[in-house]
Amino acid sequence: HMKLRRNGFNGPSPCFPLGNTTDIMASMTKTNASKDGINHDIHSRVFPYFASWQKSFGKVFIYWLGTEPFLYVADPEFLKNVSGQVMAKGWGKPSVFKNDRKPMFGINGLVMVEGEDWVRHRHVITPAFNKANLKEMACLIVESATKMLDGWATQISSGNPEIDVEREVITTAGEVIAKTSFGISYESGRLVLEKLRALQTTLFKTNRFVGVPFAKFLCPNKSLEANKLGKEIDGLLYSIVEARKVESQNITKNNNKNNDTHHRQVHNDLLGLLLKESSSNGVGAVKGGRSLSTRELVDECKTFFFGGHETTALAISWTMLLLAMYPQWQVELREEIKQVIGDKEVDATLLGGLKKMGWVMNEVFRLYPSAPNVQRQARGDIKVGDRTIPNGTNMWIDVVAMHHDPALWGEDVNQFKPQRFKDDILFGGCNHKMGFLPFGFGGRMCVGRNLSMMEYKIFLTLILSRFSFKLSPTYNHSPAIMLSLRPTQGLPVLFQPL
Ligand code: HEM
Repeated sequence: HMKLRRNGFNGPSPCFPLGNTTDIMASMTKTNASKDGINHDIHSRVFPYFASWQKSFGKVFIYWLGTEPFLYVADPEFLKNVSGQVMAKGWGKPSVFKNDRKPMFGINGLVMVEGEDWVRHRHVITPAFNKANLKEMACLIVESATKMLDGWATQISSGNPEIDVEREVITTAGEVIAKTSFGISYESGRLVLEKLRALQTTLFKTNRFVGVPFAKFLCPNKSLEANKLGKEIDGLLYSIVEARKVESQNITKNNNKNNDTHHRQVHNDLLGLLLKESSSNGVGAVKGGRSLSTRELVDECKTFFFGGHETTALAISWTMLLLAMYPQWQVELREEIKQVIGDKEVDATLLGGLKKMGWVMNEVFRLYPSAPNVQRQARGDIKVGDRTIPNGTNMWIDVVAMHHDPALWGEDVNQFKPQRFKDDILFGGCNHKMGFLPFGFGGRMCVGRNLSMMEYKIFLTLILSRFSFKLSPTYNHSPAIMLSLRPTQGLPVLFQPL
């Protein structure tokens, strides 16, 4: 604590052993669902404690989760200076979150792993998202999304035009990740996804005591439930992995038989690459590295099952909210789809031509970033100018704050204006290159971003080609953080076939 103060980092005074956790909880109970219509100025709603500390301490300060110090960062210039000092493999991920989220991500999945292990995992996984694979994934995405929309059409024609878009899209995106990364049917992945969702609710809906010593004794039922769900998920994943091993042996045996009972599968999909790597003669490992152990394999599967669908589904869902509110953008995008895609089948190459859809996507990522923060932990002292961030300090980068900062974007920061990306597709006119971080930064930037952008464009193209839509009067604007940024009361939308 003193070391941080000596280095000029201020912040709210912590109390032992809760740190600032009580302040955080108190400020959360004060924010009720707003009744003043839909406001995109969401920072003070989703992070009321950070908004209020910013007023006293600025855009860089220290706060405490229990006995763990966190360096809060909402200043892109400061972030640039820090990240310039540390290589991707030199960063840690906060140990307190690793423990807390272990049932969900494991500690060996790509999101959490560090150092040389991270280099090795990233190296194995990156080829799963190469161009050829993305092309095959596109077909599977079109298949799943079309099935979802056929269901919507049936429901609408039976006289019920209201659909909870968030629930529907999350389910379908779950199906997509099951097929594209694991080569399995939705049914085989369904239990994993349901249990992950239950786990997310268990971990993030109740009061949280992350970083508080002996916290698991404060909420013993929650810890028990989380561990139980975590074990069940591990068990399901072991059996998926085993089944896939057997399947690939059978395929090799029956190589010459035409077996059309097998579902379509991406060549060298994620699980295939992981399995190759986990076999004793794994190739492609970093020199001197060992192959992936079964434990690592299961953690990696967990990471992808969860990380691979929810964020993308939320980006699509928030877009549906904004397009429902601003129907002129539905018209613009539909026009563009007509010109770029026309009657052709949607495929990966054509999607690049959807420029306006790209602006809309970025503008939604800006206002409602599905990943609302990025985290790091210092694994050594980091010198920034004449200050030192001591080894072990956690960093919490407040993406929502930067995306809503008028100093970076101008006074219209809280308005939905996709055209700000027209002449500056990467940064939308933000006056700092690290002020727009929907996928994180540096070498640890999201490995699935090309898949997610492709999936986004396919879903929207198919939806906009079949329906126009408006917001249901029952919609309650209540964005909140449950690990990701979610519309916590669902997203009911009224559809009309075109
Ligand atoms: C809209 C969709 C998505 C968003 C907003 C998103 C966001 C992020 C963010 C913010 C990070 C952390 C980056 C950092 O620490 O600097 C991340 C990392 C990661 N994401 Fe995504 N993601 C999305 C889709 C996906 C998909 C579809 C997959 C997999 C199929 C995926 C897998 C991962 C993995 C494995 C990491 C860890 C990368 C590493 O540390 O090397 N994400 N993502």
